Amino acid sequence: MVNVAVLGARGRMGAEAARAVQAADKLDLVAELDVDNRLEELVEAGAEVVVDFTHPEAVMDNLRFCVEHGIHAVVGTTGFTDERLDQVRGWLADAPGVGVLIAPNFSVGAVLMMRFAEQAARFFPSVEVVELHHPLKADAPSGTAGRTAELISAARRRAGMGNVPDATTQEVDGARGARVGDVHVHSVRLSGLVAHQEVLFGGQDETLTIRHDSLARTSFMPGVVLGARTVVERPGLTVGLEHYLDLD
Ligand SMILES: NC(=O)C1=CN([C@@H]2O[C@H](COP(=O)(O)OP(=O)(O)OC[C@H]3O[C@@H](n4cnc5c(N)ncnc54)[C@H](O)[C@@H]3O)[C@@H](O)[C@H]2O)C=CC1
Ligand SMILES: O=C(O)C1=N[C@H](C(=O)O)C[C@H](O)C1
Repeated sequence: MVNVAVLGARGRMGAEAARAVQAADKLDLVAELDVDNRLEELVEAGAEVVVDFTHPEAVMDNLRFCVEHGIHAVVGTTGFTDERLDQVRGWLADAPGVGVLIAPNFSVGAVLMMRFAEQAARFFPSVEVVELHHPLKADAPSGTAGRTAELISAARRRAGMGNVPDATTQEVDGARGARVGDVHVHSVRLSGLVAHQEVLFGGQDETLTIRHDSLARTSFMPGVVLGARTVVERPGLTVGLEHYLDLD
């Protein structure tokens, strides 16, 4: 059995993750903590793995505490920049046995959507990403959209592609979305939605749209459970659930 604690357990994802851990074989839910709790309670509960679904402003302190106390971490919270990832690598250098998985999206379908988009990128001069989420989401663009755009940009660079075609010279602020690398990313916030994304590619007289829909937060749970079971065997920093899915 692996002792698992959930941070952000009163939130939308944390509550779902606690239920999933409780129902999973070989995982034991030992603590459900939220903003009013002390991080020391993780140690008191004997947590070996922490699942973090909190807030971009809270996650770095949580992660640092876990690494310093030899607790593996499965992190779904978004807001990770290259600088933040480097900081985590620095902490892990002093804790060589500890594993950290940071995954912008735990849904297997979303991971495949990102992989397919990365594969398609070099064949299409035009690309845009549209992500659509519930209106209670704190960050825009979503972590998934940011990661998708980075993967596409890197694939375009490797293929020696130039800028995406775009004649816009006059623009109302924000009309062309945010730019992540080469890619314009558009964020929709709409009641009734959970988490959705379209990657639109355009070439000569054809388009390709890759769309993924998370229709409920249970869609993320097989990935969270896989993460909690696997992270104890994967020391160091892993970014993206694809590395636990044996995709290649
Ligand atoms: N990687 C993935 O597959 C997914 C990631 N997310 C990300 O997870 C994060 C949380 O999303 P939701 O659950 O929708 O948000 P939420 O607002 O429903 O829940 C966040 C919870 O964290 C708690 N919290 C805040 N600071 C804390 C701290 N310092 N210590 C302990 N608890 C703290 C809040 O009180 C709240 O209960 C967001 O960054 C979101 O983008 C959401 C869905 C899927
Ligand atoms: O906040 C959410 O809901 C989600 N956040 C993650 C993200 O920012 O990519 C994953 C998923 O899109 C749901």
